[in-house]
Amino acid sequence: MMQRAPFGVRLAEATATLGPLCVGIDPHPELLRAWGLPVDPDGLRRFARTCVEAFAGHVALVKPQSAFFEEYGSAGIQVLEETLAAFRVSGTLTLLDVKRGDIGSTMAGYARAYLADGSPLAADAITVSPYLGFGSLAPAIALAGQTGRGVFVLALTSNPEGAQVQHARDDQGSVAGAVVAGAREANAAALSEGHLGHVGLVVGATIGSAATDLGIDLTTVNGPLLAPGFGAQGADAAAIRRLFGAALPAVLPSSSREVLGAGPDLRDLRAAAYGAWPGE
Ligand SMILES: O=c1ccn([C@@H]2O[C@H](COP(=O)(O)O)[C@@H](O)[C@H]2O)c(=O)[nH]1
Repeated sequence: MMQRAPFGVRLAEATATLGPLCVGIDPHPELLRAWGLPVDPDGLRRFARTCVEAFAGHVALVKPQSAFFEEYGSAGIQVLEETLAAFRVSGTLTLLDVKRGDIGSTMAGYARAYLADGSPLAADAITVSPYLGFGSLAPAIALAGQTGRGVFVLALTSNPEGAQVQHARDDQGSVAGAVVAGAREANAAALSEGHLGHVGLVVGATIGSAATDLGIDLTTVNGPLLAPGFGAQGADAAAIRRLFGAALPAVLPSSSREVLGAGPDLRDLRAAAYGAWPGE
């Protein structure tokens, strides 16, 4: 197994140099058309290569959205593999947004697919879904820890429908609160070693006061907080500052369509990424 520094350490180094913005690579068919590309595997490949050229070495983290590659079948998966490999070579961190979650024994297979050294689809981190129980994610959390990779667990998602499940409560607290507690526990060892843990959370930039209303303290997670919903879904930098408060240093604002809409010119794409997050 390749010796790699823990994901939290690698992420902190990358964001200290290049800033916290995560650029989402979402090759929507409409974006391919807007870039003058055909909506087929060739157009997908040209779109993805442009993203690699534009962002590799210029942002800390990119988040390819698996759905927009999967829709082309094996040809799209091949482009996804090439894209992950190109970012890997460049040293830019990849967070594959694939939202996997299953019973533990199957989760182990997903973990090997995305988090094992040498896997064609290996990313630096993936998104995972805790709705088969936080404990079902154990194989992914364990393999990510062993290989210097990370997972981002869906806690409070940016879509309005998420509240139906995530805000549900009983006398023990809310569903989202239990997810946050699971991440905090998984990151405890990293906290004692003095670095950020490898179990991040997805907390949508659009959720307003939901975390506070549910009594959730995001400052104690000791893991990265991915904030999608920034940009095209309506949340701005002020909304992110209000929502996260003292937890802001751990936040990765994530924007896809708003940045990609500036393409296909490389300088325009980079300018959109540089300008997206105004800083502290
Ligand atoms: O709560 C979530 C979790 C994931 N996403 C993903 O992020 C991007 C958002 O794209 P934009 O174009 O910036 O709206 C997309 O891939 C989603 O699947 C999210 O939006 N919310």
